[in-house]
Amino acid sequence: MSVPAQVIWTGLCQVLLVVCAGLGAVVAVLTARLLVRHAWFTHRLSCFSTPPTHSWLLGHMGQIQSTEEGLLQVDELVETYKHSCSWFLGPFYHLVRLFHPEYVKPLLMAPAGITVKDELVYDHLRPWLGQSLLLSNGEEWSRRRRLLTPAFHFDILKTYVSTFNTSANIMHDKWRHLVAEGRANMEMFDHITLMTLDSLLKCAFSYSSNCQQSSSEYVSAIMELSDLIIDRRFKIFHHWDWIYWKTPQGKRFKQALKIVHSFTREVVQKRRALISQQRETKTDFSPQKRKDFVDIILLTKDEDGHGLTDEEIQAEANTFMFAGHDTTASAICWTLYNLARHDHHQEKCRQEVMDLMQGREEQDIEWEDLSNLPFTTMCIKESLRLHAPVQAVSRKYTQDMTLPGDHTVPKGVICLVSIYGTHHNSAVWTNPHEFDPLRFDPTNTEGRASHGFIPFSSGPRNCIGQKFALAELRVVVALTLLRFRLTLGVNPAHGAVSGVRRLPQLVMRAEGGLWLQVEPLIKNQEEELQEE
Ligand code: HEM
Repeated sequence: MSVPAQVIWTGLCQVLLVVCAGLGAVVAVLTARLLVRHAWFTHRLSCFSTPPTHSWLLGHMGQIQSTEEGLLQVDELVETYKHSCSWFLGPFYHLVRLFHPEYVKPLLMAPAGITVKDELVYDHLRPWLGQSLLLSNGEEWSRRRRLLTPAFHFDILKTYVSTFNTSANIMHDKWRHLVAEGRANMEMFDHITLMTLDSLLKCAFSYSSNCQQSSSEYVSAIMELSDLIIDRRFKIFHHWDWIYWKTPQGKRFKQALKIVHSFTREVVQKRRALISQQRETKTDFSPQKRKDFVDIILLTKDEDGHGLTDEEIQAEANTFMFAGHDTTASAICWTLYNLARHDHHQEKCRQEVMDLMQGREEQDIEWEDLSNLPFTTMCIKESLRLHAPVQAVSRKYTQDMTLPGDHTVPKGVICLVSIYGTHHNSAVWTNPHEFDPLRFDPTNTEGRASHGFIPFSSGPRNCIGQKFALAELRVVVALTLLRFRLTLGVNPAHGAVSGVRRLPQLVMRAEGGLWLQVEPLIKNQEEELQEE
């Protein structure tokens, strides 16, 4: 006997009603929980001043801008609130923004065991970097940091200096050719990012990509990933994986990931196989080969005799490539820009380098030279202050954190430590927006707040690569000034020398690029030979 259609229809409607009521109840419970949580955090954060919001619910959503105006907004916050303020992005994220050394210090110096890298800033890096040093927490982080620290020992860094020289030489040759073709106006980030990638690939994997001379699939994939991470950060709906992986950007991300991951996997596996073979046959196939980063971490062992697995090594190698190339490139670009703007400082640095190199046949900067470039180093530090490559780091804590002036950051709240804000705080720096390398003259640093200058962050989770970066910076800046005079260039999009608009992305960049005019100081050998 067949059931009448009306009965089926009524039954379906009832089921639908129950499902809708169930869903409605779940949404209501979740919304109520979100609002209670919002009210709780708003109450707990009332000890911090809150800048005006769009609405009680949306808060400061949409107010953080990754532009010149965004940086001017931070300047305003620093001027108005002096040390910190609270901020919230809808009922979802509650933040404390900090920009004074005394407030930043207890947070950055807190034990790693209670410090957590938050999801808002770092989660999108996970598919690329995995559970690596940059992203891990607690015991796992401690073990990795212990195992990786030897890779940045002075004895190892020393051996990288010749690579920095070689990579800079390749770039300078390119510049000479471009000048000879009448293209002396150059965009610095294009050139310098390729150069830092070139040298990092040689130091990490002993891999000569030739990426400065011809295109490299791996290098293009790294650049693509960096761009896509930024794009994702500013599209709120792309924060959910299930949406992101279906978008064209998500698909491009996956494609680039495949290239980058298979490259590192292959390097690590081949190197591991070589080491096993050497052990078995008790031979060293390449006794002359300098140890690169992968060699060192393949051999490193903790106190129990355990090393890192292949997967862990790949994650660390990917992290070094990510954390090391853009940051160092940004620091070099802005140092050259600041010296182009201040010719007398540029001349003084050049004189210092020329004095150092006097009477030498080879134009190489050696490891021992690095400590004999005091004024150049002061200019580099001042540039790291004025144009810090990383503008902020962000943390959460597993317990309430006490700050000066009876301020408490409740556990679980995101702390956005503004490196940019701290470096531009007039409570620490006189005329903070001026480029004045003499601030870093040892006679002027006495009495300065210990956490006023934090380009590499500070405390247990500071930058493991800072000595590597400072060595590369000094080599590249010194060689560049020895060979070229730099003046402000013309952004072709504007057609005249005009003010640079800063672009705070993953690292500090410039809108439309950073253009400098490059003038060779000595004739290159080719020209000399032709003249003879
Ligand atoms: C001028 C260049 C550089 C700057 C300004 C810089 C800045 C920073 C900052 C601010 C942090 C803290 C990030 C955070 O807490 O979220 C950091 C961490 C880190 N940096 Fe750098 N960095 C530079 C170069 C490098 C280089 C060359 C490498 C590697 C070759 C590197 C590897 C790392 C790693 C692995 C971490 C995570 C450390 C940890 O959590 O234990 N960095 N860097």
